[in-house]
Amino acid sequence: MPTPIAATSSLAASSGSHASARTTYRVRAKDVSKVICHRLHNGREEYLIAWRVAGQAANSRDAIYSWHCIGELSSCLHYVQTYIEGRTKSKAPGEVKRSGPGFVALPTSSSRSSSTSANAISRKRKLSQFARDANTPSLDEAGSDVTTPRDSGYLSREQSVISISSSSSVSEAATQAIPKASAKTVAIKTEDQAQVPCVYNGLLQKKEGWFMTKKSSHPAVHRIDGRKLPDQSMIAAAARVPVTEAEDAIRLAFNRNLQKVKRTRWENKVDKTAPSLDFTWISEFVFGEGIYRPDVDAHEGCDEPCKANMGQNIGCEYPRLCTCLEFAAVDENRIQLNDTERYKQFLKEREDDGYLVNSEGLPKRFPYQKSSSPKIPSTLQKFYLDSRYPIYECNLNCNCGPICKSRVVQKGRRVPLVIFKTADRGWGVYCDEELVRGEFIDTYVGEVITGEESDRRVVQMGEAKQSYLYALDKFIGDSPDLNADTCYVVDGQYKGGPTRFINHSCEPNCRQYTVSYNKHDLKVYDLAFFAIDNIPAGTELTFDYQDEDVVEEEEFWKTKEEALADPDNKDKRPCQCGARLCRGILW
Ligand SMILES: C[S@@+](CC[C@H](N)C(=O)[O-])C[C@H]1O[C@@H](n2cnc3c(N)ncnc32)[C@H](O)[C@@H]1O
Repeated sequence: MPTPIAATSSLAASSGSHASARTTYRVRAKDVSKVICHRLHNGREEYLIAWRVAGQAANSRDAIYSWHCIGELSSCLHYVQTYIEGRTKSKAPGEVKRSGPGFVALPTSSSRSSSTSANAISRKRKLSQFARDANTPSLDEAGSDVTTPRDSGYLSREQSVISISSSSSVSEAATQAIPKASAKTVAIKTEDQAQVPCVYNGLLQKKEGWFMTKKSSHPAVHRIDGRKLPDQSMIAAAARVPVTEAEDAIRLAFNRNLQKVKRTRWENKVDKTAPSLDFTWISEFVFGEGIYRPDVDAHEGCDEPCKANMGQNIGCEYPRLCTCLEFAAVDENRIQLNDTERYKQFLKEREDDGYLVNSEGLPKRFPYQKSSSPKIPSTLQKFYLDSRYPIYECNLNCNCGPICKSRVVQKGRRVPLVIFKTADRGWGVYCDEELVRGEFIDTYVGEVITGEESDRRVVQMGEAKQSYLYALDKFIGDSPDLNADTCYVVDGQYKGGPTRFINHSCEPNCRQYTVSYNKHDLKVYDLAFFAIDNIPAGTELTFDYQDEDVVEEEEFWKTKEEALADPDNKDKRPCQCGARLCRGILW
């Protein structure tokens, strides 16, 4: 049974100690719909939350609202963060207009069907005045397990430094309601009539450390028309109140979450913000509903002659014989040189079979080579770096041992990454150590979802969603069942790793490659970032979201001019990569 909040506390007890007693209770994230406004109360920041009520919008007339200090919101700080970001955005001058439909998946994407962003979440605020529902029915429902309006809110606290009620009808309306109420609430009137009401349209309850609400039409319950929140006086007052306590708490919370991610730190030399708290750090794919993937035990490994201690005692060694190299890139130079007929036949077969061409007995290229630095286990071969050919690594069922040179990405990230705030493109990533060309950095992880679900998310979230979506479409064309609609998509926006923060550059220093451990699974593979240049420590890591090839400079300028002159590109998002050969358009 929920317990009332200090239902019998006296004013003296409630003005100070009551407030601190309340802070041991928190609001559950799942109960919050959104943060509406903030204010300074007793020298502390407080945030007005709209409670989530099934089937009722946050801005509906009877939604329940209550003010809370940051301690009480520690489980739902991401709502506070969204509110603060919304304020900053609405203040920012010359904001880039983002509009237009479309799904532009990141590298290796195919053209999924376009979808409109008409339903993108609206942050538009209602600016009308408070209005009290004068027809509040007089029901006595302040039972023993719920609080009276006084107890349920912060009515017991001292007058707010910026009193939103002073310029609104709420305080007046609330006190008008009180004479109709019970003796207990009448007594409250004399103590609190100058107070700002803190819970609207309902009552707060507490249970096992959490606050809960209960709808109420009790006449002493403060009423507010949620459709008119926040009103102009609230907005004006909030504009003068800092959000320092919230920002400190958000940064601490982000720090806490990031501690779970090895070799990763973050810094912000630009402002006081932290990356979104509405984010779950994961280290491997999370498979969504309707996604089926063979178990690792079912992966086909390599057979004889591969074994743990062959060749230089490091595993797979024989480019002609190792079956793990079945679909690896053929060493065309060597066949062309030694057997022109076989080479011709191979070219023809490849045209028909793509990456799955039968290359049995032909010399292959190992994806990795020993690096010149003792610190780096191995680097990606130039052929793979330049060609984007899929990389097949050995798996659990291969005969070779763990130090086989065909095991790099599967061992995970080795390099330390820093998430940092850029001046103009949100958060970015750099590496604390120097990277060498061909060095593996990390994979892109996220939720693996169906194409249908991905389209739904783009419609729901708007166009910016696209930059977090990767279509796993590398092998489209290699199987009759695999097409733009059936391939899966990785969504890294709310679940992911540090690479989700890597920004785009038209002259990038990294690139994403396909890495597979199960050569027969064309639908799920790793998206691995490798350095394509030597990258000094502290340099921002970037990749080309369109994964375009480098073109001659003359052609580049011509194409750019045409693209910028094209009216279809008028509303496209401008690229701010700052590269000399910037294409000017992000998507
Ligand atoms: C995958 S996220 C990268 C991380 C992002 N900066 C953040 O703070 O979450 C892609 C988003 O970053 C921004 N971005 C990345 N590269 C950019 C560029 N070259 N110019 C402008 N915005 C860029 C865009 O807002 C884009 O939607």
